[in-house]
Amino acid sequence: MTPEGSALLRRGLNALRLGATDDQMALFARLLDLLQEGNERVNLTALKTEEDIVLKHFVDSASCLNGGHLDGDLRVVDIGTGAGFPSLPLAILRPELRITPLDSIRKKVDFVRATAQALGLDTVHPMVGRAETLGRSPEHRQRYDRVVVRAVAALPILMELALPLLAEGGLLVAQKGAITEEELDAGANAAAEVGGEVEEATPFLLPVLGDARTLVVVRKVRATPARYPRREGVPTQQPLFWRAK
Ligand SMILES: C[S@@+](CC[C@H](N)C(=O)[O-])C[C@H]1O[C@@H](n2cnc3c(N)ncnc32)[C@H](O)[C@@H]1O
Repeated sequence: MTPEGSALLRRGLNALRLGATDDQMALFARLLDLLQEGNERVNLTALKTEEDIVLKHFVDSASCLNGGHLDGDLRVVDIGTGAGFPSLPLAILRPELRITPLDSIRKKVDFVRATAQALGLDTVHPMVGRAETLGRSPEHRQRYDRVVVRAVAALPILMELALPLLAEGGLLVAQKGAITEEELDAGANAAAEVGGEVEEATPFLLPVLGDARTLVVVRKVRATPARYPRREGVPTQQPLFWRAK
């Protein structure tokens, strides 16, 4: 990472009131290299420049820590992790989290696994699969303290993918762009249907760039009815209380 990239990362993290040790900064620098190298072999992410990766992947992922919902020794699943976001930055900044980055695309998960190994992040255990499948498997259903998710789907869809995985009392932390009242209302209705309650939807601006973001936090308040999640693809094709794309 160039000195400018490193300064930008520190500036972004400081704006989120997050410090980073020299070791953590070194891990981010190595992650940047691995992501740029990996992107030359397989198409992992549309963001390619140092500045974009630092701000739109690293700082943006770190903003999931706003509000302290991911503090502590927690079992976390990251639905639709792609090239490892927010999982990898969260694992660097919060080594006490036990994180399962999940994605249905094997080549992305292979990259996340190899990268976590190269960075020595042994709290990260990537998995290939769909959230709907995990949500129905006894090994994973209602077993997690937190679900994190960034840039995967509209809120009503996320509720059906995420809530079945949470133990009662657990939280979904969804990092979204700007959201409409309509999406939030539909999300609240879908949450209630699958055992959740929206606790907050906090708008904020991404440090340095100023892009609009919303951190939506949903608590699992009762067991998810056995009929959810519906089979693979249905939550997206026929979203609860929402229109399909
Ligand atoms: C736009 S990418 C976002 C990646 C990453 N979260 C980020 O913020 O850069 C969405 C990812 O979600 C994955 N995905 C979508 N629906 C999924 C599901 N039901 N189960 C698992 N992965 C899913 C896709 O394969 C894709 O890699």
